[in-house]
Amino acid sequence: MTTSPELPATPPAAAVSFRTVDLRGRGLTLAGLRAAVPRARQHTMADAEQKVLDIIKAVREDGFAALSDLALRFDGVQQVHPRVPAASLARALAELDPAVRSALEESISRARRFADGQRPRDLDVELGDGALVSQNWVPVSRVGLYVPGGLAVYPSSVIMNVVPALAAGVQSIALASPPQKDFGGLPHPTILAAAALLGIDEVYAIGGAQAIAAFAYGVPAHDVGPALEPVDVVTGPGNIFVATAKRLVKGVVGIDSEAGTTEIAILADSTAQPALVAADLISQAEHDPQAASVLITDSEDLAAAVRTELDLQAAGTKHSARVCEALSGPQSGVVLVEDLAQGIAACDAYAAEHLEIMTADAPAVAARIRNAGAIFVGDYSPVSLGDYCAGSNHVLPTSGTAAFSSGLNVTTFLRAIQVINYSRAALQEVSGHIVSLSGAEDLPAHGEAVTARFREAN
Ligand SMILES: NC(=O)c1ccc[n+]([C@@H]2O[C@H](COP(=O)([O-])OP(=O)(O)OC[C@H]3O[C@@H](n4cnc5c(N)ncnc54)[C@H](O)[C@@H]3O)[C@@H](O)[C@H]2O)c1
Ligand SMILES: N[C@H](CO)Cc1c[nH]c[nH+]1
Ligand SMILES: [Zn+2]
Repeated sequence: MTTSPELPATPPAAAVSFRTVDLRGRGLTLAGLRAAVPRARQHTMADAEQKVLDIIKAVREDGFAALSDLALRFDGVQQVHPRVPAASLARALAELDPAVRSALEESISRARRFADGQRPRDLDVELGDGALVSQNWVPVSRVGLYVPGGLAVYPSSVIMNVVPALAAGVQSIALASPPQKDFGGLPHPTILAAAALLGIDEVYAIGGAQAIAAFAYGVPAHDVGPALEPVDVVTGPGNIFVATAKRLVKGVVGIDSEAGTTEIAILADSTAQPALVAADLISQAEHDPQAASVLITDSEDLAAAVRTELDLQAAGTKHSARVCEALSGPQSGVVLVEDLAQGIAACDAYAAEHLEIMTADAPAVAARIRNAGAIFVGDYSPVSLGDYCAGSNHVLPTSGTAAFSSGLNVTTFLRAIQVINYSRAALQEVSGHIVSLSGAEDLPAHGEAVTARFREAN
């Protein structure tokens, strides 16, 4: 049996209506640029938040019973307990298409080499005789990894989540992905096979916001089966419901970033090839009708040629309907800028999940970008390379959060614990300063805790 993802094509759609935002001559400040660049409608996000709050409440109050109701409602699956049996993982790996297995292995090998290189070093600094301060990177104990599986299924996201968690040294790893009606209520077999290939055996058939809630709060044991123990960190990509749930549980658990609905921005000048620009915009629009594809350019000629290509290519692609919907939404369009400098400012204001640079001297332009989840430089580094096989991670911040958060990496699963180890003499050397500062803050007991150590009896 072949177990590569096979989902139905969506029906052909209407033409693309790719909007234009003209920034030329407007002298916009950073706030003005942020308001002007294409974004998803606010009310869509507010609606999702209300739904997700209800889902989190249901999972916390009703545990496995709520998960079973939600699986029926959103995934059309009747479910007793969501834990995937070990035999199903082993069977999926045994039946995996050899070409897909070989591609997964190559992707794992590149991701592993990059993740191993990301591990930060521990640090010891002696600030005086006997005054030792260290920093030790320690993995979190247990993580919950989400792998999407709604409109498409994402075995590649198993790799992107699991490889850095293993490289960080996490001991307990649980993975969840939506139950699939066509596969007996289990996650897609290629997802199970990828998990088995990486040695992950705690896998749940749970999708959407309910999976994030189950990881964050745990699910108590019930007569249908054993407990799902809560985790310390939840990571992974997903649609608007998954990303909203991660934002809402942040603080109860750590998260990687809001790795929500896919975005691509392309900064291009007149040297770019319109057919490649359009192909890349379409490749990411394919994920979701709410996906964002944005072209930022100072060339009206390029913008016009890309529009022609979008109409042509979007009509002929397998998932034409959702591609056209994504390209025609308020979150997508072409941004016309005066010059490269304003283009770079617009890219930083947008803070794309993926930013492609297709300009003359692309590496020099890339070096000037401050805000992006990941940057793809030149004609031979398309986002699809990063999605599957570059070695970099494809779980990346969306909705402008790349201005302050990073893509999934080894440090997502680590804490830097600082260790303080002073001798008696080293403490005595700074005791006067501690007393002075504790007095300045009107917290004298802090100073007394130090002077107590140097009284006669001690
Ligand atoms: N930023 C990143 O790093 C990154 C990486 C890969 C994919 N993605 C994004 O992940 C998403 C994958 O989406 P998907 O839908 O294919 O899979 P998904 O697993 O994210 O979502 C499917 C689940 O959504 C829930 N759901 C569906 N409709 C709902 C509703 N009306 N109300 C509440 N819950 C509902 C269901 O529980 C279902 O199981 C896409 O948006 C894609 O762009 C992002
Ligand atoms: N482009 C997605 C990140 O937004 C990752 C992905 C996985 N498979 C295909 N694409
Ligand atoms: Zn993609």
